[in-house]
Amino acid sequence: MKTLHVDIKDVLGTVSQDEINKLDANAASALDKVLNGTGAGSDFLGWVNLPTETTDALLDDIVATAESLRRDCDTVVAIGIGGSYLGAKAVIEALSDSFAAYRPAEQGTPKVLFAGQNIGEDYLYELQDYLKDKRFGIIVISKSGTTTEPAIAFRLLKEQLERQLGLEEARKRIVAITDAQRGALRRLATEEGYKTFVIADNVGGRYSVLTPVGLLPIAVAGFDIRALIDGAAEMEKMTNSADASNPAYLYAETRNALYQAGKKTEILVNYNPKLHFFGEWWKQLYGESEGKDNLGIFPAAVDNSTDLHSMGQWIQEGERTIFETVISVGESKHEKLIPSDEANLDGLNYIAGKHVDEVNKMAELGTRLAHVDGGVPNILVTIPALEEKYLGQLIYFFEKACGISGYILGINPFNQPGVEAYKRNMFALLEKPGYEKETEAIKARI
Ligand SMILES: O=P(O)(O)OC[C@H]1O[C@H](O)[C@H](O)[C@@H](O)[C@@H]1O
Repeated sequence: MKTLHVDIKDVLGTVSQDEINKLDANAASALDKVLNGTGAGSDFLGWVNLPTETTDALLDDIVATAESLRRDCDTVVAIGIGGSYLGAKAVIEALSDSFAAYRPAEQGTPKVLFAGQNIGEDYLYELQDYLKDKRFGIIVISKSGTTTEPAIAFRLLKEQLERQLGLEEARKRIVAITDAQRGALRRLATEEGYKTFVIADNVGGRYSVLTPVGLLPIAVAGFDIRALIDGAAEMEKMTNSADASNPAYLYAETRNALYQAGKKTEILVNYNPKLHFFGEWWKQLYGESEGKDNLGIFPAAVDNSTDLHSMGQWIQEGERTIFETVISVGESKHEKLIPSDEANLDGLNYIAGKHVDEVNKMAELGTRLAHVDGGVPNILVTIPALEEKYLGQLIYFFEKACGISGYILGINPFNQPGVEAYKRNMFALLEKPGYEKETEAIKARI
């Protein structure tokens, strides 16, 4: 069966199999905590059985809602930040034509744009200017329903849509995805009568891509969410045993052995530009899950071979505190052969007739070998192709491994207390009602 595969042989020059196996008991107990809810943060394990428990009725509802947005809109803006943004962005980028943004809109396939993931005044001005003459719709996503960045973007775009379409029509083109009961967005959606989907209490934002949070924008972009869920469900079943046949267990255990051996930074490496945002999604998943109690591998990402010409020097010869996890994609979607040229002035005839991807694969292999020789251990994660099913596998694989890895590390992988610090200061500086004391204190500091 074609499926995701993990290979750790290129770490064994840094940590031995015995050293990895020393973590077996710890890793088995970590997996048990994920599967049986016996660890810290166990009220956030709703994602564990999510793929196999996703009902046809929910998928039908998401597909029908997507179809209605696809019919009525030439542009759909997905508003959200963090876990309410990165999963959809990652999957849509991975599956889309690289130049889709520059092609004229096709009837029935709206452009999916994103907002609320920054507070850029120019970004929002330019987005609104672009939307002036568009038939647009909005998917507004916030688990808490109170996050400032998406709330600002939604206030602006909601007002614009109502101005362009009238109140009644605008309401039909807005879908809200939020908590079942709590939060300002839920109140607003109820008041306005928007179509809504619920983010379950027990699924944290960074684990929510396989809920309506990710699935609705992905379906609006025209991709097969059932295949995505099917792939994730396959991986759910493949990641339950406490041994190296479980790829999530193997990856989690190996990266912790590397961390203990002084490898404090993990670089997620791709050789396909469509995976750039997958790296961004992965960085939130691992960064928010593990970076606490003064512990945690720092998650970084590079896009190769592009970054071999910028970051390659550091990776090859800089401080030896890094390891890499390479995502290798088996097959390209399209064929492109390198032409032969009679004059051969560029000296490229030695690769004439080869697929571009064959050259890319040699860049990948050559780099892996060079980095291993340079003291950078490599974990290799292979997927057969950039298709919905394998992306579903990859997403679930990293989620499961993240839960296991966090428990091996000894932290709660499902909270993110540190994210509140900047919010408190921002609210104090903006003099938000209720923050009077903090405002006074922060003003005395600046
Ligand atoms: O979905 P929301 O509640 O708006 O949250 C969006 C994001 O921002 C928060 O501050 C958290 O750090 C993230 O884990 C979350 O994904």
